[in-house]
Amino acid sequence: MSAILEFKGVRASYDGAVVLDDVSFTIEEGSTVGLVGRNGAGKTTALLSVYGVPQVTGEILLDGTPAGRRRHEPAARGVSLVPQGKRIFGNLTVEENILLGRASRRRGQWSVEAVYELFPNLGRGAKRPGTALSGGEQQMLAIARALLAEPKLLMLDEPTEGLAPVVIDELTAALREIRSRGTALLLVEQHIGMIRALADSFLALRKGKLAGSGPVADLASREVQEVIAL
Ligand SMILES: Nc1ncnc2c1ncn2[C@@H]1O[C@H](COP(=O)(O)OP(=O)(O)OP(=O)(O)O)[C@@H](O)[C@H]1O
Repeated sequence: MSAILEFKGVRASYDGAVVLDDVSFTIEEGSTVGLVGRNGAGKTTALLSVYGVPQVTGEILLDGTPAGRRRHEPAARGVSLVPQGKRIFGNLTVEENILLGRASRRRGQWSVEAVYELFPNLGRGAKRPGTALSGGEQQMLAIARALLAEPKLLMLDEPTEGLAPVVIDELTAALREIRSRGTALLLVEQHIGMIRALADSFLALRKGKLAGSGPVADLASREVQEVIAL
């Protein structure tokens, strides 16, 4: 296996305030990793560090070479992000929102038809405005858009936020399908059930430091529970 994403001694700060400190981890091709931690632990910042949004020192490698500082570069190199809050464009249709993902297109398996197969509701609502969809459908739209860039690694920030349990189940099944097609997932989630259902391993952040990692079965240990308890 080879590493798609590697953090080596990463420190991230906003205007001098350090939010991540000496964080190192590796995401291997085809793996699913849950990133957990309390509110404010630095999970979103870890994802945004790949894009150089906070000030970053240390090394971030994509496929073994430095990530660089251009915002479009991760997508062009096989890493896509489904951001918290989804960022759907209400003045564009569902299909136009999806097609935005093609901007950084690499060769691969995800066509508009393929994402409609995965998310049939999006196909049925293709001509509706993006914001006419339910919260769950908007999350699916954000994932569909990210898939069009053909990621080797899909990073998702709190995809279950605000969704009903039945919709979370649907989303979990879709992510399982995406994973089974060889895409690695880095999943930031407060909903530990989803991480247990999908991830091979976890990383736990506490106050900006990596406080634990291991196979997903260890999420139940008391030590880890203390790190991630809300
Ligand atoms: N743009 C920013 N400018 C300054 N500080 C920020 C910025 N974004 C986040 N922070 C701070 O960085 C810290 C980590 O935030 P981050 O959003 O990465 O945490 P998180 O683990 O994702 O939490 P949550 O679950 O609440 O989203 C917090 O103290 C937050 O206030």
